[in-house]
Amino acid sequence: MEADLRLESSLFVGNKRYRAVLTGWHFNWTEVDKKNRDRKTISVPVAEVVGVEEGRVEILPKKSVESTEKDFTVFYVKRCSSGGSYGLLWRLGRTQFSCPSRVLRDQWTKYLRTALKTHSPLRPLRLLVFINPFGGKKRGRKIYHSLVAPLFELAGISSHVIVTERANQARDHLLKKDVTGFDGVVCVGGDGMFSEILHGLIGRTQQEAGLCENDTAVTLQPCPLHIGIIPAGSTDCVCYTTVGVIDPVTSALHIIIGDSQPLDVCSVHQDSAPLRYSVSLLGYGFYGDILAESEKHRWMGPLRYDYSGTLMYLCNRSYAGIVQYVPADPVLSSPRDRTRCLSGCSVCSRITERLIPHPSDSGSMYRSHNSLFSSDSEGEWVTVEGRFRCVSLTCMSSSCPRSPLGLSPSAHLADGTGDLILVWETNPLGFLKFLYRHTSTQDQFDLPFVEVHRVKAVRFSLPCAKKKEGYEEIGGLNGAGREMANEQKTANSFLCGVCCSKAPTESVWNCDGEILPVTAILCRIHGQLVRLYARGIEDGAALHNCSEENDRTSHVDRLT
Ligand SMILES: Nc1ncnc2c1ncn2[C@@H]1O[C@H](COP(=O)(O)OP(=O)(O)OP(=O)(O)O)[C@@H](O)[C@H]1O
Repeated sequence: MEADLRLESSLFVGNKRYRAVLTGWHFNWTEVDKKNRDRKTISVPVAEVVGVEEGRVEILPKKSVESTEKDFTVFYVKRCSSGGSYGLLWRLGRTQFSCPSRVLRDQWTKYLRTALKTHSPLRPLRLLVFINPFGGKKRGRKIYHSLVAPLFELAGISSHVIVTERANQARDHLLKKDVTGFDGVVCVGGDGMFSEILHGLIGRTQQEAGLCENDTAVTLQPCPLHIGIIPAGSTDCVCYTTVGVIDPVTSALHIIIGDSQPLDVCSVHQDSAPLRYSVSLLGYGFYGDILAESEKHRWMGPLRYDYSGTLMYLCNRSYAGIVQYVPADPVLSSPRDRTRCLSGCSVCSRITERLIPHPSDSGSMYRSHNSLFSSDSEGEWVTVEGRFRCVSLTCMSSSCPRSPLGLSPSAHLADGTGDLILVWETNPLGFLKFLYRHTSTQDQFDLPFVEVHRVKAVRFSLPCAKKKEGYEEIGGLNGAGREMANEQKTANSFLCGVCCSKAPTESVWNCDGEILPVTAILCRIHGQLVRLYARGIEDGAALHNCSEENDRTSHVDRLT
């Protein structure tokens, strides 16, 4: 019955008359001129209405309320071009309506609020918020209190805020404390803070389900609580890849309207070391070395990544390794099909249907995952070995402002697969070309020393000493690195003196910004294990109402 909710009347905005219509799903207002002709219409999906207030109300940059009898104010999502970024900025649109009578005003506010409840079932009412006061430029607290909290208040969301006092406090809280009554968890910080929340929530969910996370054959339970990310770190890659912009107001609005974006997660199993989870980058070689080097220069702040990146590039190291992987179904998608995983992605939606576990469904992805780790499935594993400049695995495109298309531009957020990128030993110029292509639209995989595979699981181990020597002779047993091996050696010995007298024989794994304590690992991708308050990157074509009334957005821009 409520889906048929409909109200129509004349309303005024300033001194202009409008015909306003609320159907179940949309709230439209059309300017009517003196001759009763319809002029332009503004249409807002009810699901994107942020709040409805009696009187003439302003929220940002400061709350002000003028209590009037016949007015009401509607706040809603308004899209704007983000300039440089791939996605769209969301801003708080605001329109103040005047009614001919108080009765009509009360009817409008009542109908709009009822429509909101009916059409946005996933809107959070209670949130647990963790703020890292030291993330990025140390502006987490200010960002939350000046830009996010007023929006949550307007939307009627109550939040319990914890400003962290130490690393891993948020993770431990989620693992040990009662979180009953919360609809979601919000982190105000960077990728490291997100990773804490991810570990805490996945761990808690498995504990509650009585499952052993370390068992590689176990199908992990998806987390019931959503995660919201308010970007306030020095690296906000997960936010950028799932929203398309790094902007606290945009992220807050996605949380408020209860957007829901499933996300694949990679579990990283290491003998004798704790289980880790990764969503954005699991990298051995170049990316591991950068992280290890940058840890020595934390005093430099975010600049340490540039410094360490340059140094590690100059060192031109490569490492021997054995990589094994289980390929994903190539019919569904490929890392080189030049598609982009955007909001409403059809590849991810197809997988969503297959991921819903049905006890009788022999074709479900859960079932096929389990079979991966039984002894009779060894035949599915493909093995490559040799010397690699880097080995990377990512569950998403892992884009960021510097690399708007990311590590793997056609990777999907929620298709139950990851992209394995193998960069064989090569000369410094070749590797520079590979790195440079991440900043442009050129295909970084179209190089003779690069391979990319869409996979469901990966194993990595070190070869025995004798095999390693063999790789040194020929530059790798597989791939295109061989012919470059001799010229390579000269370059290596010249450049490595920049940072160390002798190149190390092993690198480390960079697991979403954390160094893993071991090199031999087994990784498995879990389809749609968590859900974010996001909707994936919106196509720029969705920009429909941003040229309207941009007046209210300028002060928000200044604050962000
Ligand atoms: N109060 C705290 N004191 C010290 N460290 C903290 C605190 N709260 C969280 N952390 C840790 O700080 C690390 C970095 O946080 P975050 O990701 O928010 O910022 P960042 O600037 O993007 O990080 P990075 O230094 O990794 O680039 C996280 O791994 C988190 O565990």
